Amino acid sequence: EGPIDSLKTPADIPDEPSAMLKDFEWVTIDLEKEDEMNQVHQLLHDHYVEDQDASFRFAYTANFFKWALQPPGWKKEYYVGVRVKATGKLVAFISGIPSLLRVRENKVPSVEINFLCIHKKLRSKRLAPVLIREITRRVNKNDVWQALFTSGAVLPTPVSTCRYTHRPLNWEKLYEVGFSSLPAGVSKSQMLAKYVLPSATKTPGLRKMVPEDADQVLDLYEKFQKRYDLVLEFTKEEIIHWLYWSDEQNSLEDQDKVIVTYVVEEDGKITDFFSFYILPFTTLTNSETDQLNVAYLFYYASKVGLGDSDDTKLAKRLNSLIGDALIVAKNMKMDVFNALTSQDNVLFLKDLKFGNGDAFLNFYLFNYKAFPINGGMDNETKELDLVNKSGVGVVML
Ligand SMILES: Cc1c(C(=O)c2nccn2C)oc2cccc(OCCCNCc3cccnc3)c12
Repeated sequence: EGPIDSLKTPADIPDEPSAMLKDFEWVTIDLEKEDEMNQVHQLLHDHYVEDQDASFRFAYTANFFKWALQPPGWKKEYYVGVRVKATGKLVAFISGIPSLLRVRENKVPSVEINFLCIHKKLRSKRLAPVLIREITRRVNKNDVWQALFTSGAVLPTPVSTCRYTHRPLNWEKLYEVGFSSLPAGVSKSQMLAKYVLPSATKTPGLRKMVPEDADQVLDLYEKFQKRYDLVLEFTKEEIIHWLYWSDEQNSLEDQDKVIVTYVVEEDGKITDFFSFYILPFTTLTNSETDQLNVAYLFYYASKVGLGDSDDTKLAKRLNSLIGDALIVAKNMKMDVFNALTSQDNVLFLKDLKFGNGDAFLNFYLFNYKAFPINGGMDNETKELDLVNKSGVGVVML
């Protein structure tokens, strides 16, 4: 396992971007400029589609981008855009954020590549490889040679593949927008009864995370992530950014929030935490509601999972913890709670009534050879794999 390309230095890398299509030009997006942030937001809002039948599109907010794209250590040159020379219109974008990856026992300085988006009218012009080559050039100039990215597309050799799963919180709305269907012989009231949740959480000591918790949360995160083979290592500043973000978020309406983290405090000690991020969908089908509120399971950890305790105790603890996460999300008006088969999720997905989605997320390492890592599903049957579970600890947005 290790780097594939021969070792190079930044001096070996061209100073100039590679050739760009005629009438278009490379730009570096300045996310701190309101109008440039809005142009990125608009491009992805109109041209970034995640689901196959294109009936949903991500409803990005500027707050989501501030959180997702400006973590501690962000670099301006890693926000690459392509504009129309004549009009200045932004027609393509790709971004990278510096990360310290651990692949099994190796620490790999890298970048996470995300939000590759090309205007619909510029598709199939082979622009994606050109964007990837340009951001690679800029990253190599900073003496970083590896990258992590995810995609629904199957490209040469994913290091792992996980399955989408969904836990309905507002089944009525999911049915109305055409995301959930009514199984034959089952009534709507039976579906509502299946997904009903209590309004109060049940874990004693559960409360919202505050920045003062960061030291204990980071310590718990680091110890718990030792369970996995593909992991992001965070500094204290990073864990605060990813799990708490900022005080200003607290003044936002629940469904305008971006990241929600709860901790369990017992006798002054933090024994567990869970988090989820919020990224709504615009519904493109002609339904009355135009927005679907979606929560995505993010990082979690429990003292129960440290040491070599058997999975039975951890499964019980996670069912209780993530069961509370569902309740918190529902009380914040989320309509569906999404999770992958990564981390230790297979220990609770079934009991908490997550249904298997029909999409998969492939994890790729750029310029790094690694043996395959379990994705929490059986590669033949695509069913949950409760024996091997998953070695994927990283949650890519
Ligand atoms: C996307 C997504 C969906 C849906 O498409 C979906 N849920 C309800 C209705 N729909 C159509 O369901 C999931 C389940 C697990 C993980 C997921 O995504 C994992 C993260 C994938 N990247 C999302 C992302 C993040 C940042 C920028 N763009 C996209 C998803």
